[in-house]
Amino acid sequence: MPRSDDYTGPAGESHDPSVQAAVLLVNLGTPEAPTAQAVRPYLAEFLGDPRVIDYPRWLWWLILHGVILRVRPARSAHAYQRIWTAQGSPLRFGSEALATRLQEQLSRDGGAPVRVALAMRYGQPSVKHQIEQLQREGVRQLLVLPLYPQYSATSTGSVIDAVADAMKALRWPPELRIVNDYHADVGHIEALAASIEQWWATHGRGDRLLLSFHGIPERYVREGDPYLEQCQATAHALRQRLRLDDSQLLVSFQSRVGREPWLQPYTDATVRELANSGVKTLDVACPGFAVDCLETLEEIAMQNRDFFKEASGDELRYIPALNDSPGQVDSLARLVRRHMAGWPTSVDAPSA
Ligand SMILES: C=CC1=C(C)c2cc3[nH]c(cc4nc(cc5[nH]c(cc1n2)c(C)c5CCC(=O)O)C(CCC(=O)O)=C4C)c(C)c3C=C
Ligand SMILES: [Fe+2]
Ligand SMILES: [Fe+2]
Repeated sequence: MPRSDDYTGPAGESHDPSVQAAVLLVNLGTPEAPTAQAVRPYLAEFLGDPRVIDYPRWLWWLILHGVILRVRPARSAHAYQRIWTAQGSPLRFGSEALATRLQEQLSRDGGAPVRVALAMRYGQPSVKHQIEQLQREGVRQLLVLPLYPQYSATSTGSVIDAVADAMKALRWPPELRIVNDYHADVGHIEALAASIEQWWATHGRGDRLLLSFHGIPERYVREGDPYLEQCQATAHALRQRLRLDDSQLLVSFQSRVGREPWLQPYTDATVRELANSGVKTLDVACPGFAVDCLETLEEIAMQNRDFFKEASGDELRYIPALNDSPGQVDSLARLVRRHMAGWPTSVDAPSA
């Protein structure tokens, strides 16, 4: 039986040793099972990351292990049970499907050969495991593509830390490039806009379109994190492309944890306010998530749908993430090719 931490690329095919370039997709990670027992180590690793929560280590360790990890795993496991499928966690199988499709696209686009692998920042397969595996397979040029369109130190920054740690352990590290963000990439904006338009063509347009991004503490933005600016830039580009104004396309931030103020307006409060102000049909998209996961399928499509109805809205309709759609695969393949431009390959090497 293949284990999830054995996953290096699509379908476990044997790798061509002449392929020297690889792209490593990195997503957040997800528990191995929707149980408190499996969620606990996942949350311990995630919430123990100083990029995610930057409180003094000893103080945070006491709070995390003394309080949070006693309570939250059971609550989170319950949420995961609502979205778990026969294929497992949506974040995992959605990311694997995207990696498979991206490999297929890069193998037929006429460019230099490139291998696609997938890692998870927390849990398995780890960034370190996958970089070591690619190294064993002879990869000498590595492009890391965190599956976060907007840069935040809490997400992309943390992937960069994990890559740096993995590189430190190698005697002969590969050449390295890391995509910082693709929040305003033309192909990405076009893929998002086309998916929203296609969704409207099937379901009709709601009264408003809400873009809900994952939140982070406000303080991180004050201290220099460009995340808010990049979320706003994505929203601005979508407004222009969809020909909407800022009363028709709104932005909010979800998934707040802890007591500090996070980026506002909060999604749950916004959804309730819109229902109270007479909005009957609300469309919600989450352009910060490359693939569907707990935060979209449970928090938006279930929890916030209930909040909207309780506040006398008729219907909150969640527009799915791009996942492994041709639009996302095509835009990421083009992004990969641009970031890999100029790298020597066995194909470019002089024959003499
Ligand atoms: C407590 C601090 C957190 C910060 C800061 C944070 C930033 C952040 N997260 C994502 C993407 C995802 N987060 C997901 C789940 C999740 N996030 C936090 C906390 C913070 N995130 C927790 C505790 C959890 C786990 C679930 C829970 O207990 O509520 C997920 C989904 C994972 C899945 O398995 O489906 C994603 C994806 C981004 C992009 C981000 C910063 C911009
Ligand atoms: Fe998160
Ligand atoms: Fe959440």
